[in-house]
Amino acid sequence: MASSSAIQIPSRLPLLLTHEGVLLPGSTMRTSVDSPRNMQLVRSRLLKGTSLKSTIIGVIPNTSDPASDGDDLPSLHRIGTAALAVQVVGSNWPKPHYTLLVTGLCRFQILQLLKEKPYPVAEVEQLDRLEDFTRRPQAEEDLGELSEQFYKYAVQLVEMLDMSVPAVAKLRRLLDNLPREALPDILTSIIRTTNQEKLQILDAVSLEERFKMTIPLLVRQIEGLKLLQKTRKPKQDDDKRVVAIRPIRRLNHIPGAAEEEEEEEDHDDVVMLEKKIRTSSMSEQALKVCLKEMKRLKKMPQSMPEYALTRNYLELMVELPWNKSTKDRLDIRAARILLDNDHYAMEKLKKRVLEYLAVRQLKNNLKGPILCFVGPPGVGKTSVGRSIAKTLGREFHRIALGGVCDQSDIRGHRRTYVGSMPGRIINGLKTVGVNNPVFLLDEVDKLGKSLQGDPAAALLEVLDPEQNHSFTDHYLNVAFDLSQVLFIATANTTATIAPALLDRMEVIQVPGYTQEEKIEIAHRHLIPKQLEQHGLTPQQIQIPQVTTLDIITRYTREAGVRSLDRKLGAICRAVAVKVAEGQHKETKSDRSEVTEGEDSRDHVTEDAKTESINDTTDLALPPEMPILIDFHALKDILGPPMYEMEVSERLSQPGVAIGLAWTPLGGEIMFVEASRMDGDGQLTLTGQLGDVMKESAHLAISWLRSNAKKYQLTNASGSFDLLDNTDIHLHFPAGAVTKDGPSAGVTIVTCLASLFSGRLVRSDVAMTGEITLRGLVLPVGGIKDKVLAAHRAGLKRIIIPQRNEKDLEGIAVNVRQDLTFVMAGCLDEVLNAAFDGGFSAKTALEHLNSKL
Ligand SMILES: Nc1ncnc2c1ncn2[C@@H]1O[C@H](COP(=O)(O)OP(=O)(O)OP(=O)(O)O)[C@@H](O)[C@H]1O
Repeated sequence: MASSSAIQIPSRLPLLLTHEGVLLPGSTMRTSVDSPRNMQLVRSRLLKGTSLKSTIIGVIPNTSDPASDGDDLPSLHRIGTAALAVQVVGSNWPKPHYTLLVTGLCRFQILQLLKEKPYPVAEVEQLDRLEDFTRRPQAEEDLGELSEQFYKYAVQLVEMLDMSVPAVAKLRRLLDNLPREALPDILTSIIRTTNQEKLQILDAVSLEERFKMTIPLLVRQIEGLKLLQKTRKPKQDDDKRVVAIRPIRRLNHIPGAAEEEEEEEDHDDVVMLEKKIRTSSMSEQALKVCLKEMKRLKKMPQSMPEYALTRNYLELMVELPWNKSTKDRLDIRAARILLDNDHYAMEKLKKRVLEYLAVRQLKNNLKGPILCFVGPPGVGKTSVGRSIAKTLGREFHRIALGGVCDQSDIRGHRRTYVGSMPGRIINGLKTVGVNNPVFLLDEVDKLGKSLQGDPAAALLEVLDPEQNHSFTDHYLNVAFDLSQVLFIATANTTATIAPALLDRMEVIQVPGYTQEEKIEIAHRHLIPKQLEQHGLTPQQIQIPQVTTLDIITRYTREAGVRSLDRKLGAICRAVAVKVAEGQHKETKSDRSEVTEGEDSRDHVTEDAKTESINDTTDLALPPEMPILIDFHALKDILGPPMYEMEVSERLSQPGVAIGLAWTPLGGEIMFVEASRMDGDGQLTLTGQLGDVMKESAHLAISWLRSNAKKYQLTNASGSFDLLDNTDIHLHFPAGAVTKDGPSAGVTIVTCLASLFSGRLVRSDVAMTGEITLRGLVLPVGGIKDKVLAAHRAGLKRIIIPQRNEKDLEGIAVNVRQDLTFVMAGCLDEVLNAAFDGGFSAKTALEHLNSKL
């Protein structure tokens, strides 16, 4: 062991607060870390990737009640032990935690706490330097005597141990070679002592004091051994060591010393574990591996780092549902009812899901393509997955794949790694406890790639029915049969899903909702759910449909209903406060009724059926009067509207047109702005455009320049060469969002036509379509989502490419009824539909004349 005098610790140490015993310099302790504070410290200071960093940490005994481990830092013990973490083992059982093996280096005292979060860091002073006591000549003699006495007892204790002669000789050698000043700490942590006694030794900064305090502990241990030797009959040779130590500790009767019992308990646990392994229904291969590991475990001393690792492994193997499954309930009629009850609209998706289940029912197995629901956030993809599990009577487990960029997240770490754990699939199986759950692989489009491998490749094995009956997680290292698991995937877009993965799935598009559908979903599902979650009843709150529409149009802008749900939640919270306050007031007024004999409800007028929340008098309402959420209440709770209808305001100048864009979050309307200035024919494009979009802008300008005469378009100096002495700037808000694709072509042409003609584009029109240099309009994708976005924004006329006409069929009739569609085959038709009264040389001249 290094002498503590040779160690130099940093002046700032991260602090690990431990309830599990007291670490003394020179000794090693295993401690379990599960509080958020300590977990954070381990992750950021000790683990970097999968390797252990040799960082010195400060271990402080936490004497506060473990149950009170909250956010606030407990008062810190002033003295601690600087330590090195020798091993970190991660486990998820029974909850996520790390087991640390730490070796104490030297004492330190806390001078000042520098920060508390996410884990405490303190400025410290190193204690335990050799010079601290050798520089005290007057004490040297006493110390020499004390240390001699201490040494004598230590030798006596070692020789009394019932061990073989070479083992005793080895221990003696160790005693002789260790620096004397290290002995009190080391022996205190070996012999039977309570935590309180260890804490006193830790606090004994002076060596003299430490020797003085440890000698009685040694004597006590020696006496205990003597007593034992008198009473004990020798047993078989190989039991010697265990027998020698265990009864001694019991005889000592030291209160609070639980370690020995723990050791015994542990032994019993291992026996139980072996029994469980033998009786479990695991595969033959797994059983063989487990029995081999069990054999190793039994031979390992508990203090060995591998012990915890092997035990965790075996516990997981026993827990896994090798053969446990739920019985399927494949009843299509019930499935239809359940899907309809849980979800409004989504007809296409529900139909496909029912077909899928019907085929499974007829074939009597659930093998088949993996369904992948693709659509904007909040349209109920996850929720349909949950309903499928419910209809089948299966367990449901969601595996979030967003941001996962490490293969081992799917397939686990090899057990040789520090902190190794099984992957998410095996973890999920352990959580649900059956081998045939519905696994929802959420956000497969957001899987990443990194140096740690491609998780999509690992998923391929999981999803392939030919391979997944023998899926091998690196941590388990034996095959597990995943063929009974029903996998469903969700994604916002297919564009970023690895092609090989996409090939294994059947994509079902889930489009965004219309306003009417959202209102229905809100009133049938979201509001009742929110009321229940907030302990409210329909007698206490009333949200009319106009209010829901207001929330949809002015407080949210989304394809799904997640924000709407959140806003409804905010309303329910605000109402819950009012109702609770009202009840409080009522009980108060009830009390005053008794005392004063006056009925406070008399003050409420007879015809006051409902009241707005912003009206303070509503607090006096009887409970049966629902709080009405009207526009004013909405403003009170949610603040001023976030999205006002700004369309006409933004189109009040020439050079602005509305395009329709598709994003993974659904369709969106997009304002394209253009301005011109004196210059030398430069085109500036801003708004983070991709190459294809930039090319569309060049195409649009070229087409307009070549048709300038036809439409009587001139630049500021009256020339038909639009770029002559003129620069053009095109901007696509929002500037921070990357955009690409050819579908903005028609919008750019319209925007520039407006700029050069000086005419305003109709404020109710939005458009989408790719253009060619010859002025043709080519079809584009995402029509349904784009149309819904235009409808949400209150626009009335939509210009789409002629060849996209077929895509309109999938759009709800009520949406189509609200809109006028213009099918454009060429740019002539686009411009004619985008400007009031059409767009031609004649209209251009008329416009000019009207201005003169
Ligand atoms: N058609 C619907 N009927 C009833 N509730 C719905 C419907 N669509 C969505 N919801 C509700 O909206 C909420 C959000 O849905 P969910 O989490 O399933 O969305 P998602 O499409 O999976 O989103 P993400 O892509 O972000 O995971 C849920 O509470 C769900 O019950």
